[in-house]
Amino acid sequence: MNQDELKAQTGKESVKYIKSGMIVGLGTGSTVRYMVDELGKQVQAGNLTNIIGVTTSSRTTKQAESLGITIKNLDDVDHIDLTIDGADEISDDFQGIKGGGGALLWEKIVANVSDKVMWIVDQSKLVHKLGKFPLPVEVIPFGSQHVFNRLEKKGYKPTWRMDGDKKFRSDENNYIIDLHLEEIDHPAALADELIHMVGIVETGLFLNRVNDVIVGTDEGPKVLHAR
Ligand SMILES: O=C(CO)[C@H](O)[C@H](O)COP(=O)(O)O
Repeated sequence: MNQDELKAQTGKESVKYIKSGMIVGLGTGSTVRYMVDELGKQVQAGNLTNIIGVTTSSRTTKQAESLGITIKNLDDVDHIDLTIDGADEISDDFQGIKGGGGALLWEKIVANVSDKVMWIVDQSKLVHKLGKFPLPVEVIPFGSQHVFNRLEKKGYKPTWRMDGDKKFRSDENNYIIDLHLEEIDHPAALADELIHMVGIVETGLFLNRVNDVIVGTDEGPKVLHAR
């Protein structure tokens, strides 16, 4: 199976964990697109009722609403039962890098208020150590060149996330800087260092946040329990 078929497999499989009446966090990305498509089908067929979705990006909101899934703002729900999201890398100890799609800030806020978090990935996302995938950090535009320079001085090999010939803007209108680290030896220490740099709003290090992972493999979907 190619990567896209594996993404479709895991996206579809994850909808089996959604039950009628649930408030569901809907992630962002190409794997999540398959999950939202399947959820829309189940809602339209009447197999899943009273589903409320809380989205992690304007892109996912648009897709979900077009499929007839009821969407509420995060602040209009008191909890989220289950969030299903993609990931860019997952290490042996279930730490993750997210934000390849630029939605890391809303994704982390939604994950934080979720009773359960499930990541859906194809097998290529499982790694021994984090860092091959560039680590995104979201920065406020004001003074962001100084944040960039500081990251460069630290040897973190930053690049601006681009959208054509302009800097990419997140749903909060912020910029994203990608750090090309290759290997992250101490994710928690790095996350702590970055989040304390003024101007950085959030990082793509998602540490101790996932409960279950569904991995798309050639032998079918595999479920891994993180905690
Ligand atoms: O974090 C994300 C978006 O900000 C995505 O979940 C992550 O980039 C995985 O995307 P895809 O399923 O397209 O590989």
